[in-house]
Amino acid sequence: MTAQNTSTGPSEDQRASLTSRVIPVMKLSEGANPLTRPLPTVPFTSARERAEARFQVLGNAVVTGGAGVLGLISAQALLEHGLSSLCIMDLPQTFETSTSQIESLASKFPDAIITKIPLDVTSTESIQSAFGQAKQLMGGIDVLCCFAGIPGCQPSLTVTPDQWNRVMDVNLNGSFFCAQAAAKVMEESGKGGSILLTASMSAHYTNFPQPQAAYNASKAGIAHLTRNLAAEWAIHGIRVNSISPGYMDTILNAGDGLADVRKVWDSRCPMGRMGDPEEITGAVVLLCSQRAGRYITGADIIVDGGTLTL
Ligand SMILES: NC(=O)c1ccc[n+]([C@@H]2O[C@H](COP(=O)([O-])OP(=O)(O)OC[C@H]3O[C@@H](n4cnc5c(N)ncnc54)[C@H](O)[C@@H]3O)[C@@H](O)[C@H]2O)c1
Ligand SMILES: OC[C@@H](O)C(O)[C@H](O)CO
Repeated sequence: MTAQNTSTGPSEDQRASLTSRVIPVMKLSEGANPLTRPLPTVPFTSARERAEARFQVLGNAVVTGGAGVLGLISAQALLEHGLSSLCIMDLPQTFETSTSQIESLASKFPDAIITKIPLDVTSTESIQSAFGQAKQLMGGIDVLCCFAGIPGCQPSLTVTPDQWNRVMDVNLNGSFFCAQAAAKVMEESGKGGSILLTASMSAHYTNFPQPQAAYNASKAGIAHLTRNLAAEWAIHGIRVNSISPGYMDTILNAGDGLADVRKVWDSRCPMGRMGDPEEITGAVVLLCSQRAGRYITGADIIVDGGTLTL
């Protein structure tokens, strides 16, 4: 072994090559210096108007699974924050059972145009047709929220291929093809837009006591799909984010057989309770908002009362 080989530091050549790879420190122009750059102008006089302006969701939106619990309450939140046109997409049978809720929503926002469009997210023809109608009716799509989803609580030793595939088709594949259909409209418009996918706390966690590997795998797929689509579509001005709700107090988690299970869920949640459906809407509005959410893409907001902290 020579003395040169025992040296611990880089050789002259290595040092030269390392130095040439150092990324030069970016020089901040006067206007970009955070210490001297002026704060944004304040456009309105009242505190209420200023708060409203920050979280506005303007333009046209599509909400899939929009006749379901979380979809409908999110649609209302988007309308409250300035949306002018909304297409609620869902299965025809769900529209039948939610007629009064959708009528009540329409009566609260008489100046907004609200349309129901039938959609089966497992059919590419149905997606083409529904998003084609939405584009024609609203002249574009600024916001898409994907809430269509089904549970799947079969044990992994006995789950059948049909059961497994159904959960994947609705939750993961359905969300992707709806996102793709909306992104094409957003890209063509040259204006971009915002897409919100619904993952779940189950994307990051193994639920207890019920087994639900198919559901959890489908939702983990959504969380990672979100990051991939965000990276690919940023160039078109399309932001893609997801929310991960914990156990929300909805029909999906109700029923006589679930009373004991719900107690276990509560005991494993630091806040000690299930979420009220309304409690996801802050995250929905933030991510869809064109101003407050402007630099947020590829993010997943967990809304679970702290369950994932344990
Ligand atoms: N409720 C919860 O605790 C919870 C927690 C985490 C995530 N989520 C997710 O939130 C979303 C909404 O859940 P929810 O609690 O409002 O349930 P929900 O059953 O009230 O809503 C789901 C909606 O999806 C629609 N849907 C189902 N299959 C469809 C298909 N093939 N094509 C089109 N629409 C279809 C249903 O008709 C329904 O309106 C789901 O993706 C769910 O997995 C729910
Ligand atoms: O983890 C929260 C939910 O996704 C839940 O698992 C779902 O409600 C299953 O039915």
